[in-house]
Amino acid sequence: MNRTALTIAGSDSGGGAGIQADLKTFQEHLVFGLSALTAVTAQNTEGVQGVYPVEIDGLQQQLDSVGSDFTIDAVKTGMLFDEARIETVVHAIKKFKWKNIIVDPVMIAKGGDHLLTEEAHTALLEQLLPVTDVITPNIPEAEVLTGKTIRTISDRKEAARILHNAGARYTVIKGGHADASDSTNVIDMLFDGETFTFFELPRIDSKNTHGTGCTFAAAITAQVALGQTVTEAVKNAKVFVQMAIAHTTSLGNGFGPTHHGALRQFPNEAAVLAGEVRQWED
Ligand SMILES: Nc1ncnc2c1ncn2[C@@H]1O[C@H](COP(=O)(O)OP(=O)(O)O)[C@@H](O)[C@H]1O
Ligand SMILES: Cc1ncc(COP(=O)(O)O)c(N)n1
Repeated sequence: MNRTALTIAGSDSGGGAGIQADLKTFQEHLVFGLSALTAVTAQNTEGVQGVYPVEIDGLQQQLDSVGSDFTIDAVKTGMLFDEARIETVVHAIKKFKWKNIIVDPVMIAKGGDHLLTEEAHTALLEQLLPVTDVITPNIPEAEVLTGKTIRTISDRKEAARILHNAGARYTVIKGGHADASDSTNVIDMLFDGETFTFFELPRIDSKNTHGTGCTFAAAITAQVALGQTVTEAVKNAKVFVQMAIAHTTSLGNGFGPTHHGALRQFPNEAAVLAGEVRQWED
């Protein structure tokens, strides 16, 4: 295990999202996980009970500690909380010349609690996107970042173009939130500035989807750290998260976490699933 990935994100005491989801996902890929906490959340499957940002000095020191010691093969950002923390992260990315930056623009937890202040949206667009390799918004996040309503695939394409022009080399607009029109399947769309690539698998009817976005982006990060192309990374991450949703065990009383170890536990099923991903370009 000589590849490393750094997650810069919030802690989810409930263990299904945030830093915990990222580190579990890195480990499942045999990538050594490093972390810098932006905030501590008191959270479970029923919601977010409290948010405690880490002091700027504390965040900066964590980034300096890992950056000055480790070669880092890929970096993932999750909950960044506010503009000051975004600035601190962008500063470290530039200072240590980190490559392979995967940005999950976490804004609102599934229960509706804010994990990024509204004032920070501009900083995300103007400061973080120019140093971003892959951004992975869900549909509501892509709508906020682009100011466009997204209903159709052509709306998604337009949003991806806007994010590409704002600096993201690759954009993945995830389809978990797409409405009833394509509800039997979930389509994730990748844009590299020229080609749109679509990845489709059946929608799983489950309420245990807490942390799917974190898990998906962490799997992309681990795959990129291992040297996969972004297209392969997105496809493999979709299989990873599909397995994790398919094998949840309903922990907690609310929206339960996914099973990060599912692909390892059921390798034959995962191999079949990998062959079932419908992938096409446009
Ligand atoms: N019910 C579901 N069935 C299958 N895949 C899902 C489901 N919900 C989400 N996903 C997948 O999980 C990942 C996260 O999707 P999404 O729900 O859109 O983002 P977020 O968790 O950030 O809100 C994507 O790869 C998406 O395809
Ligand atoms: C600390 C933290 N970070 C991110 C999320 C988003 O989770 P999801 O992947 O379900 O959108 C969360 N609920 N908590």
